[in-house]
Amino acid sequence: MTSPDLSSALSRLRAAAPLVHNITNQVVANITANALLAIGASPAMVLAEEEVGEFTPKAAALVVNLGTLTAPQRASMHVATEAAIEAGIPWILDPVAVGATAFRLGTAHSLLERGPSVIRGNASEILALAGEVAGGKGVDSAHRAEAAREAARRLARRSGSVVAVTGATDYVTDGTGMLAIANGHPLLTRITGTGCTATALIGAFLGAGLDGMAAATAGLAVLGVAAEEAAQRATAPGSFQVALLDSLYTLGDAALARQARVSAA
Ligand SMILES: Nc1ncnc2c1ncn2[C@@H]1O[C@H](COP(=O)(O)OP(=O)(O)O)[C@@H](O)[C@H]1O
Ligand SMILES: Cc1ncsc1CCOP(=O)(O)O
Ligand SMILES: [Mg+2]
Repeated sequence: MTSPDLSSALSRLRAAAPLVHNITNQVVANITANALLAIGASPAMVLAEEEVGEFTPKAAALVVNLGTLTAPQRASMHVATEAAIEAGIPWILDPVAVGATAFRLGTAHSLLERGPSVIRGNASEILALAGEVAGGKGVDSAHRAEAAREAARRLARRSGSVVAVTGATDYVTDGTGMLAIANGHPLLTRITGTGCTATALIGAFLGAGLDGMAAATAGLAVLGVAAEEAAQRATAPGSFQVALLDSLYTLGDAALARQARVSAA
């Protein structure tokens, strides 16, 4: 499959400055909001069932993340995703630790019925969501991305969503074609919330009008290239987290095109 044209993806996102509605977990809310601001989007974390139906239609994209799921949050997710469908707003699902409990798996399956544009998870999460393996190690993956490639393809075919599975190399599929994104740095696994940030960045590109394959590829390439740049200035997690935000802010179209390693897989 041919790679989407990412040559103006970042400038397009920055021109649109999309409002991204996040129903996300309490661990990563801050870093996710900062990453979205750094890249040029406008984040809002709006959670209450009483208001999400009113708020989602104001946004350009919706991010739904199961990280610290509660019953009230699940109700909000159902209202928000219904509102997104009604208003024609793209939305993305991050099935954090979906294999860990029946509550998460049941919630994820009910959300899948509402047709996310993109699903982004680590390898264990994609395997669990596809019904092929029980789970990961809490929120972390117990599998390499390559082990979930075919499960991702089957899940994409079944759900109609683009599926992105992340790891040392990321894979993105629409159920037929498959792209590999070979950017990133191991330090991404030593700070919390980088998977959630990947999901939110894809959400921002959806909000800027990119289709599912292009948004997923752009979001993952941007995070991977930014991480590579950050790792040149910072060699341990604390300073890396700060450097990563700086790199998301300074990265431009030309550097992305030069450094992104996207290929058919
Ligand atoms: N070993 C690795 N080397 C380089 N990049 C990695 C590695 N593992 C994960 N990444 C990157 O870290 C980000 C988060 O992915 P991942 O760890 O799979 O998600 P999660 O945090 O949801 O478990 C992605 O951008 C991915 O490409
Ligand atoms: C540690 C933790 N616990 C519940 S959600 C969460 C953050 C997970 O973030 P990511 O999936 O990006 O690693
Ligand atoms: Mg995750």
